[in-house]
Amino acid sequence: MSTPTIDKPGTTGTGTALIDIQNLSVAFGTGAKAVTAVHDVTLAVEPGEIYALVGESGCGKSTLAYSLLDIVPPPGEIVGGDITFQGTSTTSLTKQQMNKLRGAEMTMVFQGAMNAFNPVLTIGKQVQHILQAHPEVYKDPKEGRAYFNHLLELVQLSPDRIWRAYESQLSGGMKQRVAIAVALLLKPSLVVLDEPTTALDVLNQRLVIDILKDLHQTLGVTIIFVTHDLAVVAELATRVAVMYAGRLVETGTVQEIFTAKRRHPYVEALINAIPSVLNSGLKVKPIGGSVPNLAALPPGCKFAPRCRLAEDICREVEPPLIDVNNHRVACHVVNRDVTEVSPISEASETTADATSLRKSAAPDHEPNEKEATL
Ligand SMILES: Nc1ncnc2c1ncn2[C@@H]1O[C@H](COP(=O)(O)OP(=O)(O)OP(=O)(O)O)[C@@H](O)[C@H]1O
Repeated sequence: MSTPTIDKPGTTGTGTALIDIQNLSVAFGTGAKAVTAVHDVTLAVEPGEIYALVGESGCGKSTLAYSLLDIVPPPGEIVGGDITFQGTSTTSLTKQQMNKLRGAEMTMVFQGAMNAFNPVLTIGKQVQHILQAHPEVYKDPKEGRAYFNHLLELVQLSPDRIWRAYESQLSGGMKQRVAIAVALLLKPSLVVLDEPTTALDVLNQRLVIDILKDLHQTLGVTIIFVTHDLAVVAELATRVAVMYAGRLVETGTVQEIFTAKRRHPYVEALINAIPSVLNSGLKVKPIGGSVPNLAALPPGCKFAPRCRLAEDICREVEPPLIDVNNHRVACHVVNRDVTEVSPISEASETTADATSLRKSAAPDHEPNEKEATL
């Protein structure tokens, strides 16, 4: 077992991350009205992973995803930290260099394929425009068209019909699948999907999940997706980052998120709130309270006001992310077996010191009485 550490760098230890996010903070507005939608986030995604960003509405998932492509809408801006993509710091790229990277190497599919298409041009015409703009990918546009046809078949659509269609002739599910095919057209290394199943009916949700799994397997593309739905995470993701009030509260493999005994109470509550096969036979328990206003955050752990495990320290000191074998959890209570909590006056995310950890401690523990009742 490795020694627990406090929020070590985001790499998973191999140094081969496709995208490496270090201490990223993103704020909207300035001065007293500023809200920090993403706060000091450090995580890495390895090539070939399907990585889920999870949390309730307003937790900062989309803002984090947009930061990766440098498309945070104004007045939002990256105010701290760095993002490295394939070894290059994207925060130091010029607008032109970033534009080139975006589209060719990393692409995004927006929720409900929102604004993905020009309504007055056929899909085929729009694909032609993309191919003409990227001769570095396909010297012969016919090659690009053939690959697009192949992608349409992978997303279970008829190439000829889609080529001639206008956006208005596509159902929501079809539009989403065409948007996925277009996002893959230039053979990017990374595709980011914002809520890929949210706007769809149950049948189309199932289809899109199966298609994404298939595309991942067939093309080996790395996928990062944003969702509020842990049932989708369980089906699709290999690793997961759970966000709350702009912070990471837990990251780990899907297995750890769903089964580890050392688990953030927020994650526990999210799982208990899933009305799905994961929770079949169990009573669904909605999470009480609501996500805090980012402009008026409570001190200490931001989840403390809604947490049944909360103790005095939780209301006073922000808990550090504690890493044990790449499973990171930010909770004073569940980390008690792996850390000696520093005195309140000294502890904070920035002053927390790895030497304060009890080196011989086990990562997991039996749930205590309070956890068992959550
Ligand atoms: N365009 C914007 N202008 C001002 N503030 C914004 C803007 N977009 C996001 N925010 C702020 O950032 C917070 C996080 O928003 P974000 O969309 O990243 O959350 P989310 O977890 O993806 O939620 P959702 O699932 O509802 O999109 C919001 O609650 C809001 O305070």
